[in-house]
Amino acid sequence: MVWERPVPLIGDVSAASQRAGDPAGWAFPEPARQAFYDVLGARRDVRRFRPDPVDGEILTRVLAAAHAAPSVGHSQPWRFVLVRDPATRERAALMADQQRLRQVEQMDPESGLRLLDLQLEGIREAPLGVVVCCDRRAPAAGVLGRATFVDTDLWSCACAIQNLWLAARAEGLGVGWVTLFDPDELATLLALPAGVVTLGWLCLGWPDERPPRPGLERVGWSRKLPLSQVVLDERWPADEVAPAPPPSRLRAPDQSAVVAAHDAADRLLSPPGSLGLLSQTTDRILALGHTELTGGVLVLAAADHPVARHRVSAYPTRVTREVLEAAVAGEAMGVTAARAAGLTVDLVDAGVTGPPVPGAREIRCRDPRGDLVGADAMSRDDTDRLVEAGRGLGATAATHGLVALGEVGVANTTVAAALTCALLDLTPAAVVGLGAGADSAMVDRKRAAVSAATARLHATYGGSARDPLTCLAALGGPEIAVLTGVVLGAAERGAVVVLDGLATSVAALIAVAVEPGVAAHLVAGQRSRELGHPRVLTQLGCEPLLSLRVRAGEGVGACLASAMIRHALTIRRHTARVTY
Ligand SMILES: O=C(O)c1ccc[n+]([C@@H]2O[C@H](COP(=O)([O-])O)[C@@H](O)[C@H]2O)c1
Ligand SMILES: Cc1cc2nc[nH]c2cc1C
Repeated sequence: MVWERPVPLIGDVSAASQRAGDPAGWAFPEPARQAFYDVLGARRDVRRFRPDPVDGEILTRVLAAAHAAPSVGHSQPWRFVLVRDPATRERAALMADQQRLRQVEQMDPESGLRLLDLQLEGIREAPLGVVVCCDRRAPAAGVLGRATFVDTDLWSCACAIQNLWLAARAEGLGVGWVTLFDPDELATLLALPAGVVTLGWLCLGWPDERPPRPGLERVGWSRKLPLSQVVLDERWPADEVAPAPPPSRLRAPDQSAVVAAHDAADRLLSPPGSLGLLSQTTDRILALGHTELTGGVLVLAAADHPVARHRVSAYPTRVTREVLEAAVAGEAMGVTAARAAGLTVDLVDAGVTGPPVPGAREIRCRDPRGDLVGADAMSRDDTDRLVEAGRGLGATAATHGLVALGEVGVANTTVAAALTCALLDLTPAAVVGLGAGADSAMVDRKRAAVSAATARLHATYGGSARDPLTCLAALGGPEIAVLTGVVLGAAERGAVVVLDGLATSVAALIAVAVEPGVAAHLVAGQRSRELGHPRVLTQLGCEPLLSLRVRAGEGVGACLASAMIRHALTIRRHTARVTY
């Protein structure tokens, strides 16, 4: 069958083939482009104004241009107070004069004289004052994009000012932006409520000067920097800052592959992105070069932990051995989940109490191990060896295409919590969870152990406590060290790495700290029930595919998610394509 591409009645009507065939096809015709650059180049800060009124229609066009500005999370936080009343303008001008004199007092004499020379009569002269306000009363966390950069609402208002300024210039109007105010004083003048701030006063009117060059440049205040001085290549120049961390040895996914994956998704007989997070995940996997993932492997690493002696787990350490033995017998939950998902398993004894578990790969520490609270979990030598051994495992596992991670280790939620606190600078209360079934008293003991362990880390290592491998040796467990290596090795070979619960995600967190390029290879299989897990996933930039309150460990969540990922790739391969 040949399917016609359904063209949406709303939104973007362009087709992927159109965009691929003519990437620059969104451009305006040449005269419009030139006109735009002409306006940009001729915009000036105008200080002298004619008293003539500005026609209402022109003013509306200019204000509409301001209102067309981009805003964070589409919040449109700007408000424009139009001040025409000469008495208000006079009071504002007086406030600016007072500020000017105060600033002159702070300056060296020459700069002070230049400031006094500057023409600041615009507030009185221009027929209109536009006071641009920002309504900051919406909580930052509720605005998309503002939770992280809380001032983006102010930047949005600055964008509105720029739009207004350019539109005014195109209309032949002059704009002067005056910020010589005490912001609170200006806010009081205009009766702004608490939480609404101003970005200053725009004088707007027909200009009584037509400056060909920026005014401050003309009077020798400063000069325009050459473009080459403000455009930097890749990073800040090395001679100005401490040496940057080495660039990632991993290649980022090829940009054209990322675009091709999106384009291919657009060709499906389904609205773009209709599978939500699964669409995004398959796009990322396709960009890594995997069109199908027929095979895959669950790497399941097990170890016990001396911190268990602080009574931080509801279960005795021998359970770790029992689960690994059950895994060898093909009956542990993680192994059955792997089988159901079509994955093979690679079992690792990274330090189970007692002799090596027959049938599991032995990758163990040689030096004595500590309980985190009184001594390092592992020596640095052992840590490096386990990570390297894991790296080799990961590289081999990568040949299967998909690498799912699993772990078993009584007390390892305490270990993983300690690492999370140290790596993300979080408090134990924000991270320590119930593990395999703690009660309140046990949660208190876990918090105390994590608190003591992180305090010891800082006391022992000072500034290098931030180093991920130092943290891993001091607070980590051997199965986490092996899995850190697995993530590195698998990602270096281009595999998709599917995470399970807290401990596997912490291993990925350390791998990313060692090698940032790893991040592109990670898929969060699930959000586990463990308290600190979402924080780790957020730091990894990974949205979990499943949220089922799973806390089985052993890679169960990763296997469930792996099956779903493979379904999604199958759906993607077999769904009808549309023609253009
Ligand atoms: O995957 C998780 O986030 C997760 C959450 C709670 C418990 N676990 C499993 O339970 C064990 C650790 O729990 P605990 O209470 O002994 O620290 C370990 O074997 C994990 O596989 C795993
Ligand atoms: C029984 C049991 C099985 C597990 N599998 C992973 N962690 C586990 C913890 C317990 C207690």
